[in-house]
Amino acid sequence: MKMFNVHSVKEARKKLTEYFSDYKLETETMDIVKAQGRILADDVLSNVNVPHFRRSTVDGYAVISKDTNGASESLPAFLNVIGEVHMGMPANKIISHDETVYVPTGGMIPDGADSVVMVEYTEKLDEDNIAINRPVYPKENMIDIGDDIKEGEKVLKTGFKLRPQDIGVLSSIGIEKVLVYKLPTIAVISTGDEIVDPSKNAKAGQIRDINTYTLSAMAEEAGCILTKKVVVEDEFQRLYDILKECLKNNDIVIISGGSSVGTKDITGKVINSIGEPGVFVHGVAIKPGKPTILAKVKDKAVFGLPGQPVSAMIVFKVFVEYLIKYIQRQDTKTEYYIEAELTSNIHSAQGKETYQMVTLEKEERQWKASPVYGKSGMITLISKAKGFIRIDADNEGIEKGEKVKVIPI
Ligand SMILES: Nc1nc2c(c(=O)[nH]1)N[C@H]1C(S)=C(S)[C@@H](COP(=O)(O)OP(=O)(O)OC[C@H]3O[C@@H](n4cnc5c(N)ncnc54)[C@H](O)[C@@H]3O)O[C@H]1N2
Ligand code: MOO
Repeated sequence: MKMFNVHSVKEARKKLTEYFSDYKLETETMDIVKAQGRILADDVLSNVNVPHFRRSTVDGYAVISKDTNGASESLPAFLNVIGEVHMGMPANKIISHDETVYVPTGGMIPDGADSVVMVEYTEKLDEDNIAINRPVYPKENMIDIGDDIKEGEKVLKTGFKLRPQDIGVLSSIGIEKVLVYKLPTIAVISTGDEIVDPSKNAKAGQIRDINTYTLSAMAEEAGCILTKKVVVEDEFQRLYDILKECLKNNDIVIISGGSSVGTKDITGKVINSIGEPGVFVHGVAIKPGKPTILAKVKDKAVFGLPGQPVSAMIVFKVFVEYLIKYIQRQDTKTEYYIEAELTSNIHSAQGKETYQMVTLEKEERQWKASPVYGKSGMITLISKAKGFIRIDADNEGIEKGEKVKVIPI
């Protein structure tokens, strides 16, 4: 029996981006103090140089570097001290040949000087004269105008996730507010007559809800606002009503369970009955996670994730997180991983991109990755893991001792 028209992960992601290429997530202007972790909805250009005056990076004497050529303890260069620069004040002296001015760290370097000698390498002879016992090269111990940021430079790009250091870049160029994407809104629905609330006693045949909890947590970790988290019975009208309501005020709706081909697997039918274009992928060559649904209803994204808890989490990572990044113009290509050596052979599912959970342990200087075994219906399979290894669909497996990329989860 042919179940689905299965797509590769690559094809399915391509379709996803095609269907949502024109998705317009709302934006908002935000104080930079609050913008940590938010995604820029516009490029940021600097209209100033940072620094906008030449600054010393040490406490010392601003000099013309040539005047220190060949200076040593036995043969110092003697310079005439013509003044002192104060923090926060312009340097109002101009240095000429054999002259110097004291400058504190961060102070403005006077015109004429091209470098600074650290105070440790000088000796005060009297109020007006110092000896320098080490040469400096041009621009030594200083930051030039625009060395940090140049006027007109694009400092941060659309789609960039703001970290504390980026907030510092914004403050340094006098930007107090930035345009960011509003946090995508997401609703998590889980279907199943057998699912009971964790507070309840699960009778024979029943199980406590896992998926609305794991998927809600993943949605929040991915920078979304969770608007609803609900379990519904495997009943067409109930799912229809809830999905319809969720589509009104969410960018993304997730339905876990009911995506396979059992008699009660109604997710695809419900999605298609609500609106066009409906389901555009049903079945992906991925393990775990084959019975995955990607859909669009009017302009909103609907994902049908497998009911098995591990499968649902993996499919969230591979497709939902991907779309969340994509609609915010975030980088979807860079992936952080830990390089590790595999401690035993692993086999992959023929023709499917396989996600193998692993633990990580450091032995001497080498990370070792060991497979965690279990079924996709067992939540500890992923809870015991530190990460996963992705094995391409055309690869039959990986041998013990091979170097692998472990993607943290
Ligand atoms: N004849 C076939 N049967 C199945 C196939 C197949 O290809 N042919 N695929 C299997 C795979 S793989 C998966 S994954 C599941 C996916 O099934 P559904 O997406 O339709 O999900 P359900 O049947 O509703 O649930 C599967 C499993 O997960 C449990 N579940 C559901 N929701 C929750 C929740 N909120 N918390 C914890 N556990 C949950 C549910 O009780 C089921 O045990 O289909 C296979 N079958
Ligand atoms: O694909 Mo199912 O998701 O193997 O457990």
